[in-house]
Amino acid sequence: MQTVLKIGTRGSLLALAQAHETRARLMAAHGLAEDAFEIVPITTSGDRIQDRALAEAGGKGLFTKEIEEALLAGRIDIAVHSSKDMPTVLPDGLELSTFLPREDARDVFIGKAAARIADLPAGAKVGSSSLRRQALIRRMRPDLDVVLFRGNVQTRLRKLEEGVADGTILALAGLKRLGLAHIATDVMALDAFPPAPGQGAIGIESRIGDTRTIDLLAAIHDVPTGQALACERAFLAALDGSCRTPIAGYATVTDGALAFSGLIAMPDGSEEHAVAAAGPAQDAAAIGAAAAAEVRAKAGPAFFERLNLTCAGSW
Ligand SMILES: NCc1[nH]cc(CCC(=O)O)c1CC(=O)O
Repeated sequence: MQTVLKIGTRGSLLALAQAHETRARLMAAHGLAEDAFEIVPITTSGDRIQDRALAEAGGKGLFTKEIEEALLAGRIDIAVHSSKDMPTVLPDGLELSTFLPREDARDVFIGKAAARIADLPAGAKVGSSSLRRQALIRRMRPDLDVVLFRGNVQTRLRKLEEGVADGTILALAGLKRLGLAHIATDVMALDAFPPAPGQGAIGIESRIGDTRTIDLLAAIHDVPTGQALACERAFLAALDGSCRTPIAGYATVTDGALAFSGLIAMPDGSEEHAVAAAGPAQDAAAIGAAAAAEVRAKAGPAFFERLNLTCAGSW
C-alpha cells in the first residue's frame, strides 16, 4: 500500500510508543492498514547531550530541532511529541495542530530507600534534572539532595538501579506507555506535586496550511485536551522568559468548563506562588495568560530578581 503519512519521532522507546499510538489511532479512524503510515525515527541534539542539565545545554528546542527541519523539508508529514517537551514558540510554518486524549498527568516516585518521598532518610538523594521537580522535592523535604538525572526513561531507571540515587520521579503517562507503571512506588497527588504544562498529552506538529494532513489529523484530535493544553501553554509562554523558572500548570475541561491551577517556585523550594482560574473552555488561552499575569503580580519583581540570581550562579 502507498504511504499516506510519514510520522516523524525521536528514537527513544517512549517516543516510539507515542508514534505507534498515533499510528494506531490514525489506522482506526481512517480504516487504513499499518503500512499506510511510515514511522521515521530521527535522532535529535537533545538525545546526544547526556552530561548536562537540559536547561544549561540550550533548552527544550534541542529535542525538536532535527525533527522540525525534516517536517519543514517534507521528509515527514507530522511529528509526534510529548507536549511538555515542546517550546512555546515553534518555527515559522509549523503548529501543534492535534492532541490525543490525555493520559494521567501525575508524577510518580520510584523509591529504593523508601516508597514515598516523605519516608526517605535525611539527606537521601533523589535523581531529577527538572527544575519543577527539584523545587517540589525541596519544598516537601529541604534536607534531600537532588542530583542531576538526565537521559531517557530507561537511562534514568538504570541509574537508579546502579544506586546513583535513592529514588527518582517520572511521569506516570510515560511509564504507562512503556508498560512500566507497576514500578512506581507512589503516585503523587496533583496538588502536592503539580505536573508540568503539557504533561501526559501527546501533541502532533504539522505544517501550517497542509490541509491534506490536517484533515487526516482532525479525526484523532481530542477537543478537551486541546483546550487544556492551550491554557497551560499560554500560562507557560507568559512566564517562561529569559530565565529558567520552575513552573507547574494543569488544566481540566469538563462539559465545556475549564479549571486551571498553576505554580511558580524557586528551584530550592524556598518560595512559591500559586494561582487558580476557571472559565469557559473556549477562552482557554486567555485564561492561561491571565493566570500568568496574576501569579507574576503576586510573586512581584523581587521573586524574579532572586530567580535570576540563582540562574546566573548555576551557569
Ligand atoms: N522530558 C522527558 C519526558 N517527556 C515526556 C515524558 C513523559 C510522558 C508525558 O508527559 O507525556 C517524559 C519523561 C518523564 O518526565 O517522566
